[in-house]
Amino acid sequence: MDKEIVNEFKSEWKEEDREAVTQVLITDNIDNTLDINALEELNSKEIKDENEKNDTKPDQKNEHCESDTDDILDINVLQELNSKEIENKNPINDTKPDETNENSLPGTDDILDVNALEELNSKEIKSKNVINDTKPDRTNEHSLPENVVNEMMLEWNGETSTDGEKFVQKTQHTIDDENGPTDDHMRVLNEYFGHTDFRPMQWSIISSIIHEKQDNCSIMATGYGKSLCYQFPPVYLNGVAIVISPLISLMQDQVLALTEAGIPACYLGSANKNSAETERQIFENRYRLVYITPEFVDGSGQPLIRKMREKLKIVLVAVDEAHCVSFWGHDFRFTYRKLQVIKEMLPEVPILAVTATATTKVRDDIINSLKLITPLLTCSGFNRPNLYFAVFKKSFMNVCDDFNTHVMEYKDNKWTFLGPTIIYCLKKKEAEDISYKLNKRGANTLPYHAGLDLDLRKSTHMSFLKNRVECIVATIAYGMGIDKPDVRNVVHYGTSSSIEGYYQEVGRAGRDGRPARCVCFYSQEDFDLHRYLVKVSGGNEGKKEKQLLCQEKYLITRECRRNYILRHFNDDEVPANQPNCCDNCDKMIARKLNDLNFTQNLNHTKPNELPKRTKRSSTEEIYEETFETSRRSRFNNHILNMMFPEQRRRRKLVIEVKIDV
Ligand SMILES: Nc1ncnc2c1ncn2[C@@H]1O[C@H](COP(=O)(O)OP(=O)(O)OP(=O)(O)O)[C@@H](O)[C@H]1O
Repeated sequence: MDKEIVNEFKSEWKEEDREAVTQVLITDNIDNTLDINALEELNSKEIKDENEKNDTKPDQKNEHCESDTDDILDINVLQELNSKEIENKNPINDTKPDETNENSLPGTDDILDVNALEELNSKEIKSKNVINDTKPDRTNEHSLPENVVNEMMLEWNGETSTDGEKFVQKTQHTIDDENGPTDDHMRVLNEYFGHTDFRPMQWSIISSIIHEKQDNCSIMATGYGKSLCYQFPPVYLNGVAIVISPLISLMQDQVLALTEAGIPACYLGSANKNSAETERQIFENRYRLVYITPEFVDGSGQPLIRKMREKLKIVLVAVDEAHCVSFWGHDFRFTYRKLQVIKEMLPEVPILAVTATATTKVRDDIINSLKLITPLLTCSGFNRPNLYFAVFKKSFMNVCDDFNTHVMEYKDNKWTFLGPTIIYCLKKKEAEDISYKLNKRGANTLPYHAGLDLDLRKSTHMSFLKNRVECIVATIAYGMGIDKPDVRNVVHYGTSSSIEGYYQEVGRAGRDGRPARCVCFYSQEDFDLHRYLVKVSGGNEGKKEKQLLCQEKYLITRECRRNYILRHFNDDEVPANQPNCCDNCDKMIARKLNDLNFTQNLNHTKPNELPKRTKRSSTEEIYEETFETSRRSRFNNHILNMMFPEQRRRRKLVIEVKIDV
């Protein structure tokens, strides 16, 4: 063929190809990001934010403000500004008066306020034991295979900042017979902790601590079992572990559970009314675990830690909720930043930093800030395969209608949740209102927020743990440390201010490994409120705004929500458009089924024949079985749902039962 003709042919083909590609891209675009306007708006905001980024360098002065801001924003202002009462000061305040002055933080008080709010739920040893007895199904473990994790570890190493690089060792841990737990390890695990096996990451971490005294930075999904990683080494080695924990409630909870399990543990700080006696007992080597707050390390605790080094065998220092170290994390706490003093005081003791939510940037920051030396990096993966994600706009007709349509069932003449449920609201008053309204419709709920009496909060929490109440309507005061294994729904009525915060909150769902739903209802007003609070609270607006934008994008995205979250945490994505993943994947599957149906009808139908009614109804049946309704009737159904929510829910129940079978 003539060369010119070939070239012409080629260029024509290219043109066609380009057109086809453009078509695909446009279609994809429509599929994945239908709310283009909203996204564009977000992007332009992000560009603006990017410009502000330079202003967001962690400088100590700002960090102080930041700490204030965080706490006010997330805990008190959100919940309390609305009810205009800022009186909930914590009676159990771990901050020494001089420390408070030093920081001069309203935020410090706020942190502790939250502590107390949540804390006094503690002392539920029994329920904790029930939880400890729950053995999640190994097949459902929220973990990635070891080789994938190793790959991730290598990837991280590649991604670390220049500062971080010098600390990072390319460590590959595989559990083989030689390095695996011995009978003695298994005996201690079973005898003291009641578990029959280590989860893969747990053993890697524990092994590196007890055999190599290596520093660790571990990111484990919520409910994976971080506590065991720092509780096992001191028990096995008959030494002492110092655990730094952000909340007094968490410390009290763990100390009580450990004591019940026959592992001596204590906590120090102002919450301990008998600290002199406790200190005496510590030096009698009575305790395997000593819990302290970061404020204690920064203040009066240093001489004690030095003395412990001289007199006792300290085998580990664990920094729990280590993301609080990082300015880039969602819960930055200034005193965490000062924990680098530990490496100076105890250079030979391995440090284990653990958290459930940390991006690459945060991980780097943790490693650098705590001065970890060649730490072993481990990550269980952020994916929680048993969680289903869905997002809806608030309808504003009646909050109960939103819940009735999407998260409740009509059973035995009343509305009920499908399993234990936590509903998060932004304001205390809202928590009370919603609880009241739901109860009026026959549901069995209780409110929980910082404004309630401590005893009442404690009894509310106990009622939930014991399944005497099916749903807690709470502010985020009901958060960290809630380890009820069978929470089936975590509902947000009002969005969180960051992906990290949201993922931590939904982490309360499905800790037993069984399916659970994470549903978020949002409105523009939620963002307005968050933005307003960012503004009035000062501090680093750029960072806050960026976190809010990420959350906003999560809510409006048309792509797989699970993948959106995983990408946010630099985790490997999972195949999209799978069932039981998220509402967007369901929609995408439905669309594909519909298209398949249409194409099949075209292929099997002679040109002069109309598609057969029988054929069409059979595919619709499949569609209906899977997605409750056909796309065509979706709109009609929507109207009907609004008018007759009760009937619609009955129908859904039948279909869900069918699918389960
Ligand atoms: N090896 C194991 N085998 C069986 N169950 C385990 C094991 N390790 C931990 N668990 C259980 O997993 C549950 C969660 O553990 P833990 O409270 O340590 O989680 P976590 O990672 O700290 O979660 P979060 O960050 O959400 O608080 C607990 O009920 C615990 O008893």
